[in-house]
Parts: sequence; structure tokens; C-alpha cells
Amino acid sequence: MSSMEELLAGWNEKFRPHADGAQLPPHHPHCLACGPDNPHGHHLTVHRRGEEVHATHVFDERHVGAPGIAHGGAVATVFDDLFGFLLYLTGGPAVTRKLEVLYDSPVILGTTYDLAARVTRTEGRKLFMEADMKQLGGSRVASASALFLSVDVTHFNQGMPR
Ligand SMILES: CCCCCCCCCCCC(=O)SCCNC(=O)CCNC(=O)[C@H](O)C(C)(C)COP(=O)(O)OP(=O)(O)OC[C@H]1O[C@@H](n2cnc3c(N)ncnc32)[C@H](O)[C@@H]1OP(=O)(O)O
Repeated sequence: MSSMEELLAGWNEKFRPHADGAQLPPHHPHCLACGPDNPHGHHLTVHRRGEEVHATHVFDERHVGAPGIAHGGAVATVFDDLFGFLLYLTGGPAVTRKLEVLYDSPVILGTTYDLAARVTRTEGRKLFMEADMKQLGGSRVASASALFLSVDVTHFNQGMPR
């Protein structure tokens, strides 16, 4: 089976309907944000909650920017990937065209944060999304908005070894 055939076979399984409350599958085992087999990754676990996706996350020393504080790029990575989990609810592949992050307060290493994301609007191939990151039961530390564009699964052929 070629890599592309394997990708397509796995893809169909991932896009089956997921029950409310269910843990959603990682994009692939080595995904930087959610892949369980990526030693540098965030190992994000994400659940469906109604029409939103939710995660709790603790940034660690691998994600450090200023001492004790998460790197802004690491925070953006987690938001981008969380948006990627909404595709299991919208039912088809899409990729990030635009991502904007607002950093309200430093994201502190070793602290648990709650994240939630939702689709706010669709327009043809365009998916507009919003997300926020909060201290547990507390105030918002960052928010993000994104535009994803739906693509055919053959889009991912561009990353296959030649
Ligand atoms: C298991 C497997 C793992 C699968 C793993 C999935 C993991 C998800 C992980 C998280 C997500 C990622 O990191 S994804 C990786 C990062 N992103 C990427 O690599 C994407 C790179 N960019 C691209 O490949 C391309 O630019 C696309 C596909 C995004 C768009 O190219 P295109 O298909 O040619 O589309 P294009 O004609 O430019 O635009 C389509 C429509 O959108 C509009 N449009 C374009 N940009 C904008 C904009 N900023 N604001 C408003 N509208 C816009 C256009 O005017 C047009 O409107 P109209 O004329 O139609 O009205």
C-alpha cells in the first residue's frame, strides 16, 4: 500500500462521526502538536464538546521562550492544531490559510490551561474559527482566530517523499 493510500484509508476512519464527549484522534502519530510518537511534541488530547473542541494543556521546558514562560510560537502551534480538530466536526480536510493570536498574559510553564475552539462561520471553502486559552476556572490568557480553506485530500501528496 502506498503512503498516499495509507493516508486515505486512515483519513476515512478519522472522519467518521464522533460522539459528543469523545476523544478525537490525533492528526497522525508524529504531528507536532497532537502526535503521541513525537518526542518534541505537545501530545495534545482533544475532546468534542457539542460543536466545540476542548483540551487541557501544560506547557513544559521544551516550549520555553523567556524563562518560565511558554514561547509564543508554541502557543500558536497549540491553537493551530486545536483548530485542526474542528475538521472532525466539519467533516473534511482543510488547512490553515491565516492564523492570528492575541497574547493577553504570559503563558506560564507547568500551569494547566483550558482551551476551546469553534467554527464561527463557513463560506464556500472558507472556515472561520475562534479559540481561547484560560487559566483553570479563571481568566483568559490568549485567544486566536483562523481562516482554514478546505482542500482535497490529495493536497497532502505534496509532502510525500519523491
Ligand atoms: C492524516 C493526515 C494529516 C492531516 C493533517 C491536518 C493537520 C492540521 C494541522 C493544523 C493545521 C495546519 O498546520 S495546516 C499547515 C499550514 N498551512 C499550509 O501548509 C497551507 C499552505 N497554503 C496552501 O496550500 C494554499 O495557499 C491553500 C490551500 C491554503 C489555498 O490555496 P488555494 O486552494 O489555491 O486557494 P485560493 O484560491 O488562494 O483561495 C481560496 C479562496 O479563499 C480566499 N482567501 C484566501 N486567503 C484569504 C484570506 N487571507 N482572507 C480571506 N479570504 C481568503 C480566496 O480569495 C479565495 O476566495 P474565492 O475566490 O473562492 O471567493
